[in-house]
Amino acid sequence: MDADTTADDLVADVVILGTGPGGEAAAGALARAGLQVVAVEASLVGGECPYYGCIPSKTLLRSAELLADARRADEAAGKVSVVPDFSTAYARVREITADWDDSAAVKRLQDQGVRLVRGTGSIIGPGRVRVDDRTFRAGRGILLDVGTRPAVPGIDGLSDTPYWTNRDLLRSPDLPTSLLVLGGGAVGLELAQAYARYGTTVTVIEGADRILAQEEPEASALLAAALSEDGITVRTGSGAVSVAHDAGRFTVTLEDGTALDAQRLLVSAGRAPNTDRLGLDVVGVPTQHGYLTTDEHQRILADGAPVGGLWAIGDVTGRGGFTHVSMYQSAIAVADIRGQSGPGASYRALPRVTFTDPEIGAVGLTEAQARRRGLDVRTGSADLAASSRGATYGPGNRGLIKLVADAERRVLVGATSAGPAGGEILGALTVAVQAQVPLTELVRTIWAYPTFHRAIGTALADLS
Ligand SMILES: Cc1cc2nc3c(=O)[nH]c(=O)nc-3n(C[C@H](O)[C@H](O)[C@H](O)COP(=O)(O)OP(=O)(O)OC[C@H]3O[C@@H](n4cnc5c(N)ncnc54)[C@H](O)[C@@H]3O)c2cc1C
Ligand SMILES: NC(=O)c1ccc[n+]([C@@H]2O[C@H](COP(=O)([O-])OP(=O)(O)OC[C@H]3O[C@@H](n4cnc5c(N)ncnc54)[C@H](O)[C@@H]3O)[C@@H](O)[C@H]2O)c1
Repeated sequence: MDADTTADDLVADVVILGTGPGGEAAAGALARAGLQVVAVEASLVGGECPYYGCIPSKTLLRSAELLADARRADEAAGKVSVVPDFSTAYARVREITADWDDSAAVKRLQDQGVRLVRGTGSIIGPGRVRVDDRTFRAGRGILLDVGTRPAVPGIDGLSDTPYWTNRDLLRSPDLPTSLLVLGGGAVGLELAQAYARYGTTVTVIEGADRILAQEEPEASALLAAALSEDGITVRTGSGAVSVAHDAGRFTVTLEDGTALDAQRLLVSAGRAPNTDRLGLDVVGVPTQHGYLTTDEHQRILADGAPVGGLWAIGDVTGRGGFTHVSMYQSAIAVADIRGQSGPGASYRALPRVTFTDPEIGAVGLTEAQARRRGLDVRTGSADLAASSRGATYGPGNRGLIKLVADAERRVLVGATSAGPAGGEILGALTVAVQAQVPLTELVRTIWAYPTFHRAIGTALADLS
């Protein structure tokens, strides 16, 4: 026992705070490797993704997409009568989240030898964690995967209203007649489209001058047109400044003075990292707007140097709020904690997909980001609707491929794949960006006919 350890400390090799997707995977991997692992979870094992994020939202979106396809059938197949039933979609959400019950995930962890501790953990000294009245001593160190919670902007009046976040919406069995969506990022747009297709009157409020503002403007425009066809009103360029709730209705006032009114309000205005009550100051770890800085092996840095015995993964590392980032970093952290050498993290080909219809997939740099880096940028694009597959596909064929190349190195540095299965087509482009496949090789690649991904060939031709 060292000087910092008290007789009451429960000893482990690794203590994991937060079992988001990466934390859960790391706990299992480290335990299977023979380490004593304590995993501390304040809510549900698995984190936001399986219960309030990716999984229920994609389930809801798939139901809504089936409705949209059935409605489009008129144009290409024959009359189809569509009777939307939200309770059918909601039943699928309940099933896939196991009614927000994590028993299966808990059993999975315990079967691998992980000790799960329910509660909110905080760091009380180097290698030491407190959860309620218990203290744990981590011999090798502490892995943080504490994730984020919905950010609630400081808009006048908002905090006094019964607004929804993604968590409330995805647990609601009732479909509102009308919904205001505050924030036109991935959360807001996906949920807006799902509800609109079930019949809710939806208005999206986005303060920036376009929705999905981090992605290519062409992708934002494509999606805005599709959402408009779904009957969604998209208001951009004027943020919300005040919110009121009276007689069961929300009124949101925008910067330009417009007042919007609906039965429900979804706040989807970004995320806040759960690092504020972690005790990071006790071990001298600074945050930047709540996010942690790590090196390429997920070791937490303070003043540019690893703190020692502290790793972080997932949304709190600020490398992109995606489950695949959490999982990717998890494997890297596990290797480092085990003392194994291995490749560090690389974000050259970070993919992201917004699962609206059309799906907006993107990887690497946008054109604007590449230009800001001073690259010699060339772009090429192709219209999916104008492709042979687009012509045969008919209704719902809108989409595009946009490529961003570094003309000096003659490789792709970024790409967008929007359209039907845009996220699936993105796979080929992700490999091209990650492996830095020379443009000469991409140009001589045979793309199957008539596929949507064949439009990559068209966009490559457009590059030159
Ligand atoms: C509506 C929605 C849809 C999404 N869709 C997608 C998608 O399609 N694809 C995708 O890649 N990503 C998606 N995301 C993002 C994705 O959910 C996150 O990136 C993912 O969950 C990874 O998060 P994480 O590992 O940082 O941990 P999280 O999932 O945030 O989990 C962190 C866990 O830590 C726990 N915790 C926090 N503090 C403590 C503490 N002090 N002690 C103990 N436990 C603590 C929390 O209770 C939580 O369970 C979506 C998000 C939302 C909101
Ligand atoms: N398919 C996916 O992979 C997926 C799906 C959902 C969420 N996520 C992740 O979850 C995280 C959160 O997503 P999000 O959509 O909540 O955040 P976001 O940051 O992507 O978008 C929030 C939007 O709200 C706008 N906004 C903020 N305050 C506003 C105001 N007062 N008035 C009007 N607009 C305002 C911002 O301009 C921004 O465009 C992201 O990291 C995202 O990557 C991923």
